[in-house]
Order: sequence, then C-alpha cells, then structure tokens
Amino acid sequence: MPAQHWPAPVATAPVTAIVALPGSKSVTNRALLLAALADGPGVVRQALRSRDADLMVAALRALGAGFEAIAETPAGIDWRVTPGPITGGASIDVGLAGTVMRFVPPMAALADGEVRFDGDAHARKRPMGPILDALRALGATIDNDALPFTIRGPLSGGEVTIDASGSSQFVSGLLLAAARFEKGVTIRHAGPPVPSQPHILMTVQMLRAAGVSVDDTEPDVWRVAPGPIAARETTVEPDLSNAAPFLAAAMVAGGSVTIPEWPLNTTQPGDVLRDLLTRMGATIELTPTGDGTANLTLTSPRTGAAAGTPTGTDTDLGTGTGADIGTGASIRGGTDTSAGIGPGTGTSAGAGGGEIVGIDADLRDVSELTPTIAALAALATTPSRLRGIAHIRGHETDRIEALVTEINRLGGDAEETDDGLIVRPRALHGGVFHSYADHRMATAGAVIGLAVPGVEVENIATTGKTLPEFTRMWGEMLGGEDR
Ligand SMILES: O=C(O)C1=C[C@@H](OP(=O)(O)O)[C@@H](O)[C@H](O)C1
Ligand SMILES: C=C(OP(=O)(O)O)C(=O)O
Repeated sequence: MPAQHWPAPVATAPVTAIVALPGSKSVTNRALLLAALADGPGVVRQALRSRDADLMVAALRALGAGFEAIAETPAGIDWRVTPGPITGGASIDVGLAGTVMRFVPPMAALADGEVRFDGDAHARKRPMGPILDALRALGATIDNDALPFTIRGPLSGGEVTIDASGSSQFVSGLLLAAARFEKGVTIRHAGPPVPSQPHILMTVQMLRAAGVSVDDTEPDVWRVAPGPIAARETTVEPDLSNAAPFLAAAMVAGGSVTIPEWPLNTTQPGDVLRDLLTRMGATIELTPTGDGTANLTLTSPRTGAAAGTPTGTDTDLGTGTGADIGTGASIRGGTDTSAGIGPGTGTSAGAGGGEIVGIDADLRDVSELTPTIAALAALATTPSRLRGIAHIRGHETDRIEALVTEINRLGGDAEETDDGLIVRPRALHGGVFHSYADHRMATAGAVIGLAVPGVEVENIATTGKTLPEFTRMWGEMLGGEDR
C-alpha cells in the first residue's frame, strides 16, 4: 500500500483475528551476521524479509559472504550462508537500520581493505560515537564520528570502556564480532544505565549457542574469548515487538487477537507486552502448544461496547511519587465506554473497544515498545507516564518529540519529560499523523486511527523497515482487504 497518506481504517466492529507474524528483526540480523562470521556454511531459517534484513544481507554480501535462498514461505526466507574471507573495498548502505549501522562496522574492521558506510539522511544523526571510539581503541582507523565514515583495520581487540547509555547496540555490535578479534574483547560500560538489556542478553545467548565463550557475570562488563563462531542452523522467532500494534488493536476495537508461535522462552523485549498490556486493562492468555511456543490471545477489557465518554481524570500523575499508576490486571467493567477517547468533543470509536487504563512504566529495557504504548495511552481513560527512555531520542527519529507532536496534533494532551513522556486523556480528532520515516510511528498512527475517524498516516510504507506486509495484515485483521 504505497499511498503517501494512508487513511487509517476505523474499527467498526470488534476484531477476532489470528495474526501470524514474520521473523524478528533483531534475531534475524544477529543470526545472519553470526552465520557470515562462522567457521563454515550454515542455515538461517524463517528469516525476516524487510528493509532492515535486506540491508543486512546486502552488507554481508558486500563483505564477502554468500547467501542462497533455499526456501521462501509466508513465515520467511531460509538462507544458506557461506562465509568467505572478509573483503574490503565495499560501500555499505545502512539505511536507517540500527542493527546494520552498529553491528556491521566491527566485522568491517576485520576486512582486508577499507569499508565505507552511509545511510539515510536521518541515519547520519543517530549516535555512533561510542562504538566508533571503541573500534579505534581496539586498533581500527575511522575518519568520522557519525555516518558517513570509512573504517580500516586491522583490529586486534583487547579491553575497552564505553558509554553505552545511548544504545545497547554499541555493546551488541562489539560482542557479535569479538570472538574473531585476535585478543577477543572486554567491554566495560561507564555511564548512565544501558538501555534495552534484553537485547544484550539476546546477543550473549546467540553467541553462546554458536560456541562462543562470553562472561557477563560482572554487571556492565562483557568478556568474549577469541575463537571460532560455530556454523549452525538457526530458526528465527516471530517478531514480538511487531505483535504490539496488533495486540493493541484488540484493546482499542474490542474482541481478541491471537498471535501463534509465541516463544515461551525468549530474550525479545516484546514478551514484556504481556505485562504492560495487562496493566493497561487487557486479559492475556498463553496456551502452550507443546513445541516450546504458545498461542497468545489478548482479549479486550470489554468487547463490542458502543462508544461513549470516559471520565478519565481519576488519577493524577503530578505527585512525583514514582509509584505505578497502572491498576494491574484490573478490568473496569459495567457500563459502555469508548475506546478511551477523553472527555470533550472528539470523535468516538466505531467499535467501542475496552476501556484502556493509563500506565506508569519504566520502558528502558523495552523501549522499542514505546510508540505502541504511547498510542494506547492517548486513547486511555487515565494518564500515563512513560519513563527511562531518554535514549529513544536517538532512534529512527526523536520518538519522544515525534509522539508528543503527533498526539497533540490530533488534539491530544501529551508532554515531553527529560526521560520520556506524559499522556493525559483528551478527545482526539482526525488529521495527518506523521511517521518521520519511523515504522513504529506509522503503526502507532494506525492504532490511534482505529478509534479516531479521519486519521491519515503519512508514509505508511515506512513499515517496510521491519514489516512490509503491515497494511495487508492490518486489513485482514479487521476483516477486510488492504485499505
Ligand atoms: O539490538 C537490537 O536488535 C535492538 C536494540 C535496541 O536498541 P537501543 O538499545 O538503541 O534501544 C532496540 O530498541 C532496537 O529496536 C533493536
Ligand atoms: C529502534 C529500532 O530500530 P533500530 O534497530 O534501527 O535501532 C526499532 O525498531 O524500534
């Protein structure tokens, strides 16, 4: 659905849908890179096809790895990956992919010549300094502190101290290639807390599965011993962060959404949706299927109600106590309420889903969930405070500023804080919701549009970063065609 302004469909009835999600961007891009650095040919099954994943494949090919598609199904693509000598002379396009701009340079520092990196206009603004400084400290030569840059090895490895408070990807990027450095690596973090810790654990677990020795027993210190990265066969889990807008849809529209193959054991931050959305009023059930996964079903707080007007003012965020304002798994029952459109004159949801409860949540570890949670907060009946996420100003766009601007543009009441945002209930109206080339802004606009007629998402095609089929899947979930 390539239209520049995508009229977000309004939910006119509760949803009942099973939504099978393609593979995780984070797992796919780690698995592909590890396969390219491995000691023999390997297979990555059910890999994501998307802009970020395609950029990773192109980057690794440019550095000498071979990729052969051995099967392609709706679940993803199976790649046979044949590592080769790491070749210099390449020019690598990182697009806007954090996983490409932070994970590939350490490998490029092992190439037999210089490698040039560049990306989208906004990619040049994303923080790179700490990882480039670390690579310099480990032996590489780099001509800039942000994109575009050229990197030249050799790089011997050793010990390095970095401030990774801006992105966990600085740590993951160094760890992924570290076993191939002559001396391995010891990374010490010094600075404010590192965000997105589950993503670092994902890196550590995937390295260990490939036979790499990683010591992470000391907080904020990671030690990787030099040695081979074992060739293996990996199967990519569904992308749980991309489950977020679909699960949110059931909260807004009413009804239920089921995500099959939800891994029972996972390092994906999306697993925390079970807690967050329960606190916002949903009921979530995991039904194991006996293969290490489950069907996850989210049921709206209430289903099929007519739209109405919530009061939405019973909780005050201004006390500064830091206490959670979420009401746990509580479900407000009884009377018909709207999908959380605040008091006032705004339009109301066609379907009238459940009453969404605001949340006070530290999202530092799961910050990529922020846009969806903020969209729900804009439809909630009580205020929300999302905190611990100062670093998301360096994501695909400044997500704090973008979310506040776009929610307020639709008549909402959102405010930036030092480390996140506050969203208070207020009636929303239609208008253009800008995506800032950010896939998760685009899907946040789609979530709001379910309840607010007249929302048009600018550049919905940007969802192709991690979910190229988004509009088709959204339309199917709502029981119609691609809209
Ligand atoms: O390593 C990864 O796959 C990711 C780490 C996180 O980055 P930050 O630590 O910069 O938040 C996350 O937000 C991003 O979507 C994916
Ligand atoms: C922050 C994100 O992406 P990236 O991997 O580009 O950092 C994201 O997907 O929310």
